[in-house]
Amino acid sequence: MFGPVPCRLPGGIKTCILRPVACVFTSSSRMAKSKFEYVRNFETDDTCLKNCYIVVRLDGRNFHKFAEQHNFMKPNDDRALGLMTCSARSVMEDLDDIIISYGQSDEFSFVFKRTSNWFKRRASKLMTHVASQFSSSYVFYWRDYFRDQPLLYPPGFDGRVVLYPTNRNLRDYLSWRQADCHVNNLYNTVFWTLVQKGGLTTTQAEDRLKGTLAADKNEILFSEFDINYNKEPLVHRKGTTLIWEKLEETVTKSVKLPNEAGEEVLVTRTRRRVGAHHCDVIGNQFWEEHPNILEDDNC
Ligand SMILES: Nc1nc2c(ncn2[C@@H]2O[C@H](COP(=O)(O)OP(=O)(O)OP(=O)(O)O)[C@@H](O)[C@H]2O)c(=O)[nH]1
Ligand SMILES: [Mg+2]
Ligand SMILES: [Mg+2]
Repeated sequence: MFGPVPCRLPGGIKTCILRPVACVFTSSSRMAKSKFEYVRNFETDDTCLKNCYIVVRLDGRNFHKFAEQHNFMKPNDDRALGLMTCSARSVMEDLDDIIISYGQSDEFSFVFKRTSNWFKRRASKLMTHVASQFSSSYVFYWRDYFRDQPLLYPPGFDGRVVLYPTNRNLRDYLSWRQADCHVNNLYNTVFWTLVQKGGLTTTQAEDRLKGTLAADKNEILFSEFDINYNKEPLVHRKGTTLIWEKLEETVTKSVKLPNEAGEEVLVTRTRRRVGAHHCDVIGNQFWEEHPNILEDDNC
């Protein structure tokens, strides 16, 4: 910015030269800024407690209706589950410090490592980044999974942040979500088998299942429909666990030293990629096979 500055030349001739006057505006805008800046103090501090695992759980908004309107298969739609996993993979690949995530139905939980300092551990930043990356991926990759089914309206996902201070707490959290997956999937499998194969109405199927235990549901499936629940697809019974895996990759590289002919050499490099598992995470086996996911409780 320049402003006219009058000055007198020899011989009494008046003229103007241009001098920078930006400083005038800067100081007034600085005053204005300081006058308004107090509003910043209205922001609440939502820094997550140190040393805790930070879990962000997303859940589809009103997916009961969304599934109906987009003709999801009952009880499980593999296109929908695939799209959820693809969106979660995009979250893990694009955001830092997520060590494991677990999903089933219309939900996904993302676990940030306990030493993470991403976005200074601010809960709202972490949650909104996860939710927006997930939602936009869900829409972006929709066509890859639902080829003939148009997306009729933009889906939404709610999010929450929960902190877990110990490895036991975190494992119990993941176990809780997987137990939820099992309970719902067993119920839904029997319910829709009674309707689709047994010819019951939804009300009749609901009445039939009232007060039944897991063993009763398994028995209905086995004795009436010849279905062994334990042989149903693992992705439906156990949900999806995403973790980072190391991949050894051998590639050919041309190397050329000065004044020498080029040479082809084999180079082995380690790449990280997100691997999907449909296994039990409640018992010890998974954690013994992947000892690097959890950090030491005593650090
Ligand atoms: N048919 C079908 N429905 C599914 C599938 N996955 C999720 N859903 C639907 O999504 C719902 C998810 O349940 P909730 O998250 O508890 O309920 P919601 O309707 O999303 O409601 P809010 O989460 O409270 O907004 C299920 O009850 C199903 O109706 C699927 O693979 N097939
Ligand atoms: Mg939901
Ligand atoms: Mg849900």
